[in-house]
Amino acid sequence: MCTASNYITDDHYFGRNFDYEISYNERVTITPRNYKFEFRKIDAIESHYAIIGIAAGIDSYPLYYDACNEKGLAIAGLNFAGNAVYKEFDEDMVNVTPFELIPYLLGQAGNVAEARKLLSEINLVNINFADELPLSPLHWMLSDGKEAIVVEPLEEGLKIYDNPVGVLTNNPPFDKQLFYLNNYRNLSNRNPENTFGGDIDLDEYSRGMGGIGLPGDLSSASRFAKVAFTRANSYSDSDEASSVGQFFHILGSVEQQNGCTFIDDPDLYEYTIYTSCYNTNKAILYYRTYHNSQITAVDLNREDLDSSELINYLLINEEQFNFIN
Ligand SMILES: C[C@H](CCC(=O)NCCS(=O)(=O)O)[C@H]1CC[C@H]2[C@@H]3CC[C@@H]4C[C@H](O)CC[C@]4(C)[C@H]3C[C@H](O)[C@]12C
Repeated sequence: MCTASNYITDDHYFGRNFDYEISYNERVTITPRNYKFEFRKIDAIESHYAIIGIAAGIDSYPLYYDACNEKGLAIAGLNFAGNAVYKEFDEDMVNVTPFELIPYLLGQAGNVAEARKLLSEINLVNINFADELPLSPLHWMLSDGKEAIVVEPLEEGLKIYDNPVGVLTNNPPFDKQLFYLNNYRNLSNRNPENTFGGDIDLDEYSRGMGGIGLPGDLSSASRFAKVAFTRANSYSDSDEASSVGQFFHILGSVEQQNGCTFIDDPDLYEYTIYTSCYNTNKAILYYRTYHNSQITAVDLNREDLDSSELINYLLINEEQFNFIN
């Protein structure tokens, strides 16, 4: 499972928890403007916006899980098992494979509005990156600080939803997730009045009672409600340190601790392998990993963006203890 969220203070922040039981040697990959993007069914794009993101370390092709471009558009791909439908090649459409979608959109769209235009012509074609890899069933959240959308590949084609809550998890489809949120409309960050009835005297014995009923389990629908509530009530100063810190706390509300979600075959547990946070105005990627609580930062604008070679930084995944004596 995974969770994506945005957060707006003075700048626009976007990122995700990457929850899974195995890792494909994730790394930070920077795609400069003149790296030649090859596509399976459409012409290569020779020059495009520069991109920073987290990608699989299995091939030289930038297999992004989440990324942001120099214009401030960000996107994350999350599992959509059992629901994603990829189609046969369609000669009347722009045929993009699922693993090419992030490069295709971020290379050319400066914001969500421009991405919508590209999406209206895309056929997500059922071509896999490699035989030994799954044709990943995915859906995506895009966000630019003005608006956020969710893209779901369904039987009837690509479905684009406005995303008024700024979060995405996995199943069920997004319209259902939004509907389930109605069940939580009584929740509040303030302690509730006693409206129980029958003149029964009920005590306010604790702080935080306005959130009673908010789920705490790690299922996808529960994480959706939990993170939507946390994000909607988030309060921080607007400087960079406060905003980034708060962003990690929002996604921390739905972190998956190793051991709590058993996956059989292989016998492993799903856990939060990394959390990313993009300041999309500045094109800086901050991340933490399960074994490294320190925040590491990579700044797109500190690289030579006119180059044609990919730049990779392996994720640092060991604790950096800060001894003070
Ligand atoms: C598994 C991940 C989603 C995490 C998640 O949501 N876990 C909940 C599971 S559950 O919902 O609880 O069941 C997804 C997210 C992005 C994916 C990569 C995208 C590029 C590339 C596409 C190729 O086609 C196959 C290999 C490839 C490297 C992909 C591998 C894998 O598929 C990745 C990592």
